[in-house]
Amino acid sequence: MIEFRNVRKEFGQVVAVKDVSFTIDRPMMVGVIGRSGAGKSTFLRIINHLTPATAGEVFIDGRNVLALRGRALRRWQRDCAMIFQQFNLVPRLDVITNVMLGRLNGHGTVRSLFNIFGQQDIADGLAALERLGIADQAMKRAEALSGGQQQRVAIARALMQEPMLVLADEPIASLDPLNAEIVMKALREIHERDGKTVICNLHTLDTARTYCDRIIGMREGEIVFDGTADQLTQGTVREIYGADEDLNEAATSTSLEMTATGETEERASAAAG
Ligand SMILES: Nc1ncnc2c1ncn2[C@@H]1O[C@H](COP(=O)(O)OP(=O)(O)OP(=O)(O)O)[C@@H](O)[C@H]1O
Repeated sequence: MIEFRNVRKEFGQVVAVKDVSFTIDRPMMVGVIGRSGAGKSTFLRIINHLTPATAGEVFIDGRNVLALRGRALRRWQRDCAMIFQQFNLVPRLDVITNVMLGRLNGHGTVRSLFNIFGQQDIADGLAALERLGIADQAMKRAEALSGGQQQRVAIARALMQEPMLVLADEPIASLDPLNAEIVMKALREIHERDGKTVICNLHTLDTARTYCDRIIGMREGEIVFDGTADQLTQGTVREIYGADEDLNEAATSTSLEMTATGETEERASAAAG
């Protein structure tokens, strides 16, 4: 159970997130959609303290995680894995070491300093890569992999944290449609197989429709839609994106089917943003 209560972030005069409140009462995959600048990234980053909130509370199993400090905060940051648009791997390190870095927070400082991983860490790291279908890449440098493979490594690293919650900030924004599909299926599987809640910021509407149980639409820092894909009508889509009458949903798509109509990925993301 996660409860967001009046979560707010101000950057000077700009109110990026305006008193956002909602509850997630069971594990689910939540998609947060909205135009560029709607406050999606800021909202997600508040949850794991990458961006400090100006006000508000996030209760997880009855504990306000925004109030955590010191060791309790570090533990929370380990419990709350984050997937980034740009993968955030260490490019020159090999894939398996990158994956095992997900365990660092769980070890004492001395072990972390010397980068010492046990046999169990290595076995778990390989199992995570196997699950993502890229165990054969384990010994390559991360920088030698394609974008889609790198994002899968980042997901394997997140799995190594054994997180309670997975946050994904535009995880497919840098990927081609085929890799986008692989990555979204991997995130969906983390929800379905491991029973985790995944909160995922997405530029593309059809991705949210396909993979998410619940969609939160943000506009100018506020929630203007909260419902299922079926409830997301053309009218609500216009309200979220502030688009005019002839908004074409395909224009915010990166799916294989929709882009097959001739929409290039660049045009699609530009339209969404
Ligand atoms: N570090 C910062 N300093 C000042 N203003 C910021 C900062 N980060 C975000 N903002 C502002 O807060 C608002 C929300 O930005 P945010 O990045 O959260 O939106 P977003 O919906 O994630 O957009 P995008 O899809 O482009 O990532 C914007 O007006 C942005 O300019």
